[in-house]
Amino acid sequence: MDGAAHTSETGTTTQREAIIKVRGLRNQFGPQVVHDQLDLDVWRGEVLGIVGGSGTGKSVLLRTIVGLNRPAAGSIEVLGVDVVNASQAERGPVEQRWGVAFQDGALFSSLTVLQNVMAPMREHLNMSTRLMKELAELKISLVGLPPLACDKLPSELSGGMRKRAALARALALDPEIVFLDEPTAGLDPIGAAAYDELIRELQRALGLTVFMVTHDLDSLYAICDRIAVLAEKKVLVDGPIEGMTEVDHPWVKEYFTGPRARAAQLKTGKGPETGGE
Ligand SMILES: Nc1ncnc2c1ncn2[C@@H]1O[C@H](COP(=O)(O)OP(=O)(O)OP(=O)(O)O)[C@@H](O)[C@H]1O
Repeated sequence: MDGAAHTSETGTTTQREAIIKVRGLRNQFGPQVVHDQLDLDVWRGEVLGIVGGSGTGKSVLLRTIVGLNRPAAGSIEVLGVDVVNASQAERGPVEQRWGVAFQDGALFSSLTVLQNVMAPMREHLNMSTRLMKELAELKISLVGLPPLACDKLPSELSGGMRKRAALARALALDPEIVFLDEPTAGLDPIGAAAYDELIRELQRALGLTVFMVTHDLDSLYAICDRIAVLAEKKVLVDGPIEGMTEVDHPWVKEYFTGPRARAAQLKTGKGPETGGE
């Protein structure tokens, strides 16, 4: 296991396993350098929140890790596999060990929810349609959708239901890592809080590692174990959210000490003015 010793607040020392290791990452589109010398570790079992100003490259980072964007330089190791240089044959097995839910769901519009969730199973698993259907129904119920959602097209669902359907599809192959791009964007506060709770429950029940790009301060305070802030083309700082108010950087200060952050701190009891957890 490739990891690092980690001492918790209770003084227990455990070995953390870096399930994703990004080193010296560079992403560039024409003259625009989005990432330069970006390093990041993601620890097994954590919910990591990726934040940063608009255009700092949060989505590009996610897309690069899952292989939808080829970096200009640097290395990315996921579950021990060098995913940048691996052949398609080498990538296949590791790709089955993660799931991705994009902001708009990115569901196949002409397929029902059930067919959408079955799609990755058809691609990667060699099992009967009946068994795949049963498994897909299980995932759909796991994300809190009613059975009648199975036969609906994405266009027949509410935004919140579409996000849950996308999550069910991301969970189709029992992944170890789930990548979420702005999972609560566009949801009302009650729907967003329910979605956060769902992620937390699934992460605990299934032992998932969650890599979540978000702007939602409530989500960050409610469910993230750790935050990584993108600024200056790299991960400027990472750590528990409670420490973010101490970071001496204009964007980080404004974001984590502004009125919305204070409201989120009060809700969760985390933060300097609430005396922490
Ligand atoms: N395929 C692409 N071609 C050219 N430029 C791109 C491409 N993808 C992303 N970019 C640029 O890279 C920068 C980072 O984009 P990205 O979507 O990762 O930002 P973000 O941090 O997720 O922003 P937001 O919070 O607004 O969603 C932007 O300036 C964007 O225009």
